[in-house]
Amino acid sequence: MARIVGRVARSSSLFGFGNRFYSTEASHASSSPSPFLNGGGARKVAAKDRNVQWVFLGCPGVGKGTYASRLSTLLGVPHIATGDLVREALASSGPLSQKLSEIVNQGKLVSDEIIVDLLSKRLEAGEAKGESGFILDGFPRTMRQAEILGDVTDIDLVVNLKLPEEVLVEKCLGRRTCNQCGKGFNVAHINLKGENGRPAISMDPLMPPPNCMSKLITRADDTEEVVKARLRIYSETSQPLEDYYRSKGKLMEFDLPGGIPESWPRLLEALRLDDYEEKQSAVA
Ligand SMILES: Nc1ncnc2c1ncn2[C@@H]1O[C@H](COP(=O)(O)OP(=O)(O)O)[C@@H](O)[C@H]1O
Repeated sequence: MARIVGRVARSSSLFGFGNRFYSTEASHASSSPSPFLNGGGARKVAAKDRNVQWVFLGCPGVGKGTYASRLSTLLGVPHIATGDLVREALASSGPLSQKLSEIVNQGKLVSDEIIVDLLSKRLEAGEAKGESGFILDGFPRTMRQAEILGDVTDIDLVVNLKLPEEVLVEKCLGRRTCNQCGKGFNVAHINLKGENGRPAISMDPLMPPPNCMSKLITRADDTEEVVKARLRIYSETSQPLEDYYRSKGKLMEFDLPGGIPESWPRLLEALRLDDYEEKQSAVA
């Protein structure tokens, strides 16, 4: 762990993702050629020459977006959420948007081809802007996606965030986004009693400021029925992914102890990033 985190975030370095998913340069032989890879693997850049390449796993509603976004700001790497890429594609007009809306509104997963295409384009656009490293949120969701990712780049660390299921449904139903500033909030009051060895969990709502209050929107797929479908699909697909990254020694399990005020410092400690800002300013 310390070794992984010790390599954290250099302010400028080579872009770590090499030739993207659609590389035509066969610079390493892939053991499981992907139909998306267009005939080969990609150059893998040594971890010491690039920023962190982390993945956040966790059920819908666990807070992957919140913690991945905070860490991306801290480490200076892009936070790339495939759910956001899907929602952007949904908001655009055209045949893809129609195809996606049916799938997403039922809580189902988008095909590996579509999701890899969206992610690939996002990474290419980032590379063109000089981005380095990434924190992926919501990808990979299937073993096929994990294999494709593993073919093209090295993942340094996979953080698996966990919360009891009762809390996840309430958190999804409480999610709100301001349609003007784009910030996310949560109006749910969580108060789960501790029982059978499980600690109590309480989370205060993350209320929007008054000027966002009248502009709040709820995601179309955050209805109780669709949330439950998403949780079911997640639990069916996540086990092999967790096992895969565990077997590679990359999985860090993290039980969230509560809301952001309790969880954020503990997560930084677990990642050995608690004194990161001080160290950065000492080096600068
Ligand atoms: N890696 C992925 N593979 C397939 N579908 C995805 C992937 N990432 C996002 N999606 C689609 O976008 C929807 C929203 O994703 P996301 O915002 O990550 O939601 P959540 O984690 O709350 O379910 C998912 O329900 C799914 O339809």
